[in-house]
Amino acid sequence: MWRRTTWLPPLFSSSKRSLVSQIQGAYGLRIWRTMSSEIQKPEEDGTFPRGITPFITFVLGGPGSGKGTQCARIVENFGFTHLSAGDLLSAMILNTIKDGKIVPSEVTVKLIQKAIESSESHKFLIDGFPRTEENRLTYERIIGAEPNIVLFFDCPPEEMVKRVLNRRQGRVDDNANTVKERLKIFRALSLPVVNYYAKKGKLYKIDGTGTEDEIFERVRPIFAA
Ligand SMILES: Nc1ncnc2c1ncn2[C@@H]1O[C@H](COP(=O)(O)OP(=O)(O)OP(=O)(O)O)[C@@H](O)[C@H]1O
Ligand SMILES: O=c1ccn([C@@H]2O[C@H](COP(=O)(O)O)[C@@H](O)[C@H]2O)c(=O)[nH]1
Ligand SMILES: [Mg+2]
Repeated sequence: MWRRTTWLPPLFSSSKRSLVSQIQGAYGLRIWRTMSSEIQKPEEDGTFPRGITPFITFVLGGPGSGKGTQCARIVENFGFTHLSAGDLLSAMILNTIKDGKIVPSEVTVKLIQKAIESSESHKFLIDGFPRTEENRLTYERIIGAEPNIVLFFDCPPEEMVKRVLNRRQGRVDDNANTVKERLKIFRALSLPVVNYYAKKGKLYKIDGTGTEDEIFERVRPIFAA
């Protein structure tokens, strides 16, 4: 089982700049390179067709750890655009989701890429992705960039199971069997991704226990800095 801690400061080894200036730098100084409306591949440095390098936050955590709930707060308070990988996929791959399995990386990355390209926004929360090292590598290969930061909601499994089984939003994967499978996959395949970003100094590990308000007060300083 993974260790639960309270709020940990990020390990921003690569930069001492504030998050606000990183967000501004991510898209403020770019010029439009094309006026074409065609979908094009991002350039090697992660620049998207509109000539903008978006500010990307990956939001990770086990099933029911509160990713979607906290993303809604971040959107409300800091104007991000929320892209839930699970929601983007759910219409397409219902059977895979019903079994708690992971959809092929190229499918997910291309959906995310399309959603970013067709948005006017410059800063995105990508909720529930990457789920595996292979997801992560595929994103890097196709998008040509890493996320700016990564949030990880750390929550004990028994609490996650309780929340999922109480969710009652009609999700096909909110049942005892699928949640067991999702937790297994999360431990085996998703935690290595969390550890990768911790080593890179990009990870903000947030204690995902307590009330929604208490958790958001741990999130707020990350974006308000
Ligand atoms: N701090 C909290 N305390 C109690 N319940 C919570 C808390 N945060 C969220 N919930 C509830 O728990 C359920 C799961 O939360 P949420 O959908 O945000 O999790 P998630 O990480 O996005 O899960 P999934 O990976 O399954 O999409 C929801 O019903 C939500 O209202
Ligand atoms: O990158 C991803 C994200 C999600 N999935 C599938 O969707 C469900 C639900 O995702 P949530 O983020 O928990 O809403 C997940 O269990 C996977 O089956 C995926 O394959 N790849
Ligand atoms: Mg969710």
